[in-house]
Amino acid sequence: METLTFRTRELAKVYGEGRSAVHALRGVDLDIPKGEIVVLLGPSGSGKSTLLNIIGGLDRATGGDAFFRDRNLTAMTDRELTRYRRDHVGFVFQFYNLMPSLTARENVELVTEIARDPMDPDTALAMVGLHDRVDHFPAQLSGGEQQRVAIARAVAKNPTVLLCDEPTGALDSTTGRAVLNVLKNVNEKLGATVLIVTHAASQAAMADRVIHFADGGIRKIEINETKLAPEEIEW
Ligand SMILES: Nc1ncnc2c1ncn2[C@@H]1O[C@H](COP(=O)(O)OP(=O)(O)OP(=O)(O)O)[C@@H](O)[C@H]1O
Repeated sequence: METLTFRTRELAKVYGEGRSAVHALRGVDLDIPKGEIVVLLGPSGSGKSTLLNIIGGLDRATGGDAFFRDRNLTAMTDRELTRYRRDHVGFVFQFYNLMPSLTARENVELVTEIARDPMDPDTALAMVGLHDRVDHFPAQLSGGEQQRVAIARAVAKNPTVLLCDEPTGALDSTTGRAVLNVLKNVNEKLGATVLIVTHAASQAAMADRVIHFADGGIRKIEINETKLAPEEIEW
């Protein structure tokens, strides 16, 4: 039975070489079970984004292995990695990366037009509470609303995994909680495995699993027996 979404073994990433080499990941062994919400905490520069980018197929490791289910990402061709990303991965970044000249619906359609098993863009926008803003342009939306469009875009392809890098980094507490609530809904309703990279330690309370990262490696893993709802999180 398939129970792990990601598994890494001795995963390593070195940027550059020689005296300027940066060891961003120093042999990471990590198991991420299917359907969990996982929060990745750690100081700036500890390698969190690097890990997310490798398991999301945006970047390549320089050592070790990273598996998505039983497929080794480190052995894939560029074409296979692109296919993997397109079929399985939704990304949410701190800055929303929306196309300013397109409406909310059109921004979501950019993804649904090329996805294998997409949902209707309006359904995705309704999921994030923006059913009445589908024809608005990014400049007509608040930061939190723009982030929700970005989440709608990421979930509209029905992703297996949702990888979020500082998704609330640019948001105030009320808006940030609303965005976390959307991520929780996506996890519950679509069954997507959700990884959230954050500096905000309090967000660990909503996770099934908390991974503490430091200096390119895992320092500690905590399993939460009880989770807080996003609305209950301190900011
Ligand atoms: N393209 C790159 N070239 C060289 N070094 C890089 C590159 N990308 C990241 N690094 C370095 O790798 C290390 C890990 O970076 P990474 O962005 O993964 O950390 P992080 O934990 O996500 O940090 P932050 O919380 O600040 O985003 C850092 O020392 C960073 O400077």
